[in-house]
Amino acid sequence: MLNLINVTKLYQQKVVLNDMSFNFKQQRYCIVGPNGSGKTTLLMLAAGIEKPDSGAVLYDDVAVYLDEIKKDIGVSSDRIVLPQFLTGKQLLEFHCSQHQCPYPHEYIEKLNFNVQLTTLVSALSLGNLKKISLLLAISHHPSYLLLDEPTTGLDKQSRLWLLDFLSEYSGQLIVTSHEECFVNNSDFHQLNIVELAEK
Ligand SMILES: Nc1ncnc2c1ncn2[C@@H]1O[C@H](COP(=O)(O)OP(=O)(O)OP(=O)(O)O)[C@@H](O)[C@H]1O
Repeated sequence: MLNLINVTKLYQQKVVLNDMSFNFKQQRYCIVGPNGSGKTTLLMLAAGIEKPDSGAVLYDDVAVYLDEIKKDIGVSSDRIVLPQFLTGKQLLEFHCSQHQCPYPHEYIEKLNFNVQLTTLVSALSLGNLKKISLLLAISHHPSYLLLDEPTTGLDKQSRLWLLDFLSEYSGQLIVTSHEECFVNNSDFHQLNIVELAEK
């Protein structure tokens, strides 16, 4: 499970997270807070994509930067820029070879992404960019799934499938969202809310 210990993160002298300690002991969390409060930043630190200025990011007492942890994390965020010169299919094939996992035919079908597979990432619509980002996060069935605003931009059918999928997900799930279904905990049992304050 994720554990943040005295984590501080600054961008150009501005403190975004200040000496934050939080042990994510439960299976499911939703991080909420006003725009700019640091939700995406927290997720980037949890994924080991960005480094804190001080403090530690651990999973079951192991630092997030170690390969054994990194390969067991799935992350989706609009802040992560995907290679523009590849198609979704090429990205997924590369991802699956790196993680030694099967090609995610079923998830592609459920997210209705088949016809977009041969489109370059640079030419994908925002909703379809979200889909390829989610496919990359879930394909290898990571123990830790970190999703930044996962439903934003998805069409109705894909959104419903994703919510269903996430409500059954067996690994640790940490999402950021402004969506009622997460925030009000209506569709998710035992979804714990972590609230970040306005900066
Ligand atoms: N690379 C960066 N350089 C400078 N400032 C940054 C950078 N990334 C984030 N910030 C700043 O850090 C603060 C927190 O941003 P973050 O994206 O984590 O907030 P958020 O809670 O996810 O916001 P939102 O709800 O709008 O998505 C904001 O003030 C943002 O402008």
